[in-house]
Amino acid sequence: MKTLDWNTLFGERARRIQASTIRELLKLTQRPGVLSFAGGLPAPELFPKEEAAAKAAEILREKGEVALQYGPTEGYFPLRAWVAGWLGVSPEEVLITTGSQQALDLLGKVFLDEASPVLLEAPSYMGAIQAFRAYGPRFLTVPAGEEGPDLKALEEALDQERPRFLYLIPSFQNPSGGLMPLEARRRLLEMAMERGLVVVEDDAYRELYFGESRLPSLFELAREAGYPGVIYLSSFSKVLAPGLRVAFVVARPEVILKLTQAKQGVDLHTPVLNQILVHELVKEGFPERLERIRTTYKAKAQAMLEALDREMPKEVAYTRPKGGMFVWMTLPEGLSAEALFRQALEENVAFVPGGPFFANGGGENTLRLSYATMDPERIQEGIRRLGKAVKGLLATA
Ligand SMILES: Cc1ncc(COP(=O)(O)O)c(CN[C@@H](CCCC(=O)O)C(=O)O)c1O
Repeated sequence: MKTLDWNTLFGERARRIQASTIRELLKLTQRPGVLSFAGGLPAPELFPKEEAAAKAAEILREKGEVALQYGPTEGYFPLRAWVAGWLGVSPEEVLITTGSQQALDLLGKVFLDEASPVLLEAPSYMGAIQAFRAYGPRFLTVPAGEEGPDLKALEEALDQERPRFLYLIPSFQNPSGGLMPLEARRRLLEMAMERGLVVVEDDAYRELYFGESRLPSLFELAREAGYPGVIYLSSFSKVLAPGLRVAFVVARPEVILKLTQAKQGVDLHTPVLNQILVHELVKEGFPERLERIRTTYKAKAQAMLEALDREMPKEVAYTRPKGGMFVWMTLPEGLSAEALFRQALEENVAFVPGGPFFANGGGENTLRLSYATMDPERIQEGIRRLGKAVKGLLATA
């Protein structure tokens, strides 16, 4: 009987499909005793467990025929209508997706061909790089920092090439924590409008601001300017529960129609029970819930920054986030975050090395720390352990 070599049997696209570093690291960090800053896993103490248990039972009892049956690809209409009301758009401009991660894949499927140029920041969310990479695009990157993308580098890139779309995370960027100031948002939109470019705005962390209020999204600014080219993504993962896998895309009806057609071929629809449950959980008391979440993450961020200020040697630089879930750390040039990862695991602490956040390589001396999951005490202990590993690495440099 002939033996099968699956690598020769997989299609060409399969060769571009690589593992997610975060997902692979999360397996490693399940080891007992490891304090993990790796995954952007929302604080479990914020999950509405009791309320969800009661609501799910009620939904199954009273709407079981709907909740357990196939549903519309566009999504459970009352939830679409709720999202539309929340964002000030019409339900026809809303598609419910199985996480924003699915929306990223659908955008790649719909907009990208082999070698299509697509522009994103360096660093940027590795889940987007992973989703887009499967479609064989050519990544164009512009440096990104605490105030978002370098607009001069962006303008130069746009003068050279016309990307199928720009993928940006203007508020509390993953992994850099960057927050694009209002002026920069306006300037970026002008560049996109002048050129008729599509902008994909991933606003996963829109509600996780530590200041008085959130900045207007690119989507809102574009709508004010009458520009239809911004496709807006956000999710219930960071403000309710990521395990429910419910998120949404907001865009012009023509775009929603095409994304819906693509979604039909992927999963038919997002689980109906989960959509109804999300709708039941957000239709009352959502603003108060968001306030509690902001207070929780602000305290966690504060705990991490206090510990970093105490434990880290001066050679190490790190951001001071104004929201979101991440601190972005830069080791001295020439030091390897992968080497630090191995040393840190010996101290029973984990994080995500920064390399995979750079679509075209680089960032070997960077790393991402998520403060979302652990309580302040374990955050402080984890940073103490990390500080020990950093000093060990510096001593051997
Ligand atoms: C900018 C941005 N866009 C989309 C997502 C995915 O959100 P969904 O849960 O799919 O709605 C995320 C979630 N990122 C987390 C989650 C990944 C966790 C995991 O792979 O288990 C992280 O970077 O750690 C994100 O940061």
